[in-house]
Amino acid sequence: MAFSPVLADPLSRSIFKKFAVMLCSLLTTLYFLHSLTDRCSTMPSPVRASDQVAGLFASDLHDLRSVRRKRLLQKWISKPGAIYRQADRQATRYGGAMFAGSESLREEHGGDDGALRVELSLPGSVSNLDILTRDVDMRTGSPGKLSPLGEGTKKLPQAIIIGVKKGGTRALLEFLRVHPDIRAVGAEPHFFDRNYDNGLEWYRDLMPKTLEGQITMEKTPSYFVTREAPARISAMSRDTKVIVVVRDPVTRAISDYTQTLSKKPDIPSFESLTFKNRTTGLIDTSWSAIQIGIYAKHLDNWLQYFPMEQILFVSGERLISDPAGELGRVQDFLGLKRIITDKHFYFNQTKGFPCLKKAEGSSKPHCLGKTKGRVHPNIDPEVVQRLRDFYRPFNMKFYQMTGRIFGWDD
Ligand SMILES: Nc1ncnc2c1ncn2[C@@H]1O[C@H](COP(=O)(O)OS(=O)(=O)O)[C@@H](OP(=O)(O)O)[C@H]1O
Repeated sequence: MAFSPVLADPLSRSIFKKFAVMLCSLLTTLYFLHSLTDRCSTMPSPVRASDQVAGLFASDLHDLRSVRRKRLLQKWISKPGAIYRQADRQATRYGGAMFAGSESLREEHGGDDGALRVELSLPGSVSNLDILTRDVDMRTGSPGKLSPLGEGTKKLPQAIIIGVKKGGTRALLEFLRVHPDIRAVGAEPHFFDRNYDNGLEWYRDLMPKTLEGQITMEKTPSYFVTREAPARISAMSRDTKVIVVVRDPVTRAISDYTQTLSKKPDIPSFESLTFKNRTTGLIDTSWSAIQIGIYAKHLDNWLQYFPMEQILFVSGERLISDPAGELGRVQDFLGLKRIITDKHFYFNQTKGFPCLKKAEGSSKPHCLGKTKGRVHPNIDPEVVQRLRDFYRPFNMKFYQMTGRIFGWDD
């Protein structure tokens, strides 16, 4: 071999040995480093975990229309802790109190049919989560705004939709949620009427997180007729802005009755419930469906605690015929930029109501659910006329107090 004479030299042999040792240790180090990198890549890191969750939502949740998946989701939501864990503790949820509170919404006085909003915040996968929340239909409302993880703080509401039951309160809240500076609880907290003993911290905890400049809102239509509500809201903050959606008290009463009838089909007819004594024609003002429509009386109670400038009256009729117009007034009242305009609405012929072209946080059109816009039973026209006569003086008083003619007696 050509090299043998060189290696035969003892000096060359020692150099060769040293070279061989160095090469060996270099190779060992390289092998060690390689194994370490490999091992690290198989270890779970926080970033990978959340990516996985985002991936899960992305791949699994785009098909949420399937009933099976909705059920699965319902299970997750009824066990908020589960989703909380799955999302590597990066999913936020409304407290258990919210869920407990929603039960009470099924009561007949509850107004809404238990709309419940679930909000999740995960970094990076807003659109997937939107699908998650938007398509959930289990007595839910539509989803809340998504904000980056942990951002903002829960605040007591600065504005509350206090009524009236069946006035169009859900439509107003859903439309307002399109505004980036409004964040709202979907379910009705019923804090100032039924849950006051739970305390303000309980109430605050129901609220979504808001960033600087965003307004926190809720709606509970029974507040308007709750004697204690104005004093209690004023005690929380004298600056609270209150909004009342009012609707012709006669159609409001029929709508209220229609809702009760849908849950208890055996109740007496509207006509018989209207009168204390049908022959004398004496109206039963103790029936809540009638009582709620005496707006002037209820407003009187609110005026003991709130100046007129802090109360906004929205016409339930105009909210249907000109939603953008009414929303413009509400945005002004809340001191917000008029972002919600007629571009946001379209009239859905099938539903017979205005709907959102794009629901908040979504690219899909959105109409209110089946419990909104029910078909009313036919009521004896004589009874309707009797009710019109009954409400007229109260309506006149109400127009006078609010400075707005709502046109119910034309
Ligand atoms: N855009 C749109 N879509 C559907 N429904 C609409 C809309 N705007 C107003 N309304 C009217 O809202 C009525 C229900 O009022 P509320 O949401 O205040 O009811 S509740 O008190 O919360 O149960 C509901 O009453 P009914 O028609 O008697 O079902 C509707 O007339």
